[in-house]
Amino acid sequence: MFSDMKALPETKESLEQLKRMTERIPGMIFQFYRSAAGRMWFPYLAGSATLIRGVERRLLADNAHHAFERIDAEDFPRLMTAIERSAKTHNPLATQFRLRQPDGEVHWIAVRAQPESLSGGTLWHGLMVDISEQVAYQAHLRELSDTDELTGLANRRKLMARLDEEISLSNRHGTPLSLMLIDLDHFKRINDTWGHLYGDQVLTDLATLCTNTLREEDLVARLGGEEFAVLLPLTPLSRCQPLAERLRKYIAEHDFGITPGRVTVSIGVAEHRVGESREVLIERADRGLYAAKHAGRNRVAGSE
Ligand SMILES: Nc1nc2c(ncn2[C@@H]2O[C@H](COP(=O)(O)OP(=O)(O)OP(=O)(O)O)[C@@H](O)[C@H]2O)c(=O)[nH]1
Repeated sequence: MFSDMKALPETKESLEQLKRMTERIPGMIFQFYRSAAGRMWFPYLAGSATLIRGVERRLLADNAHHAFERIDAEDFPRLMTAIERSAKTHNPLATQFRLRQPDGEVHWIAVRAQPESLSGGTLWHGLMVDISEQVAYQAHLRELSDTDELTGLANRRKLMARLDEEISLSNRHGTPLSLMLIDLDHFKRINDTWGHLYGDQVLTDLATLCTNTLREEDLVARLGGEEFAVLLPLTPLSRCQPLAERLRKYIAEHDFGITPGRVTVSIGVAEHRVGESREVLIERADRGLYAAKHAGRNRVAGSE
């Protein structure tokens, strides 16, 4: 088979073959030109027609705008900056962006191109590939690594990352931010009396109760074992405390399938203080939790 694959001389046939081949590759090869005055177009564009569906290549040969207007508004400035930088530094253009197709579907496109400085502007020689599947797979992996397997809630890792983001917003804008630490009371006793599988069911039900009681913007996470946390953006302690109280009551009255009143939680609450670190905020909520346990459990407590 390989013996048939001799390099062909550049005849009309070999050019035809090259054209047929480029039309079948799962991506596009292109030349992209930007004049010193900022006009942009594609002097050459070949490859899978599905990548830029519904845009006539003839039009792109005159003005790249016909493709650019399909690029996601968030990604467009980043692409323009990458083009600018590549032209200036002569380093390859390497970026990715979302492209809207005529049916509304959004595809992720990766672009790699080598710039060549010409007297009137810059000419890039490159390729574009649809990377939507890889991007979706990466998002799936990220979600798995951020999720608690038993309850489907966010895990400790995800909570810490969100805490950092929210603390930084709270520091910048002075907006309120509260944290609840929730711990099941005498969970060991529940496990010992009803079995570990039943204990698992209680943890899952508790996760559902928390999620149903709180707002969508609140992040409910399982920190591990029988400890949960809720992060409440834009919420001062004066609102967090009654919410925690409502949640505590809701759980104590919920029928977990054993005598009502057997499953209770203690909750520690704290509001972030501007400039305070993540660790100190958690420590204060934890002190509240300890105080709630110490005062007899099935209650909410804050700490200074
Ligand atoms: N079923 C189940 N049990 C767990 C899981 N993770 C931790 N536990 C159990 O949770 C119990 C925690 O016990 P302790 O730390 O003594 O706390 P507690 O019994 O809840 O007592 P207080 O917190 O003081 O009210 C232990 O029995 C652990 O085995 C889990 O994923 N599933």
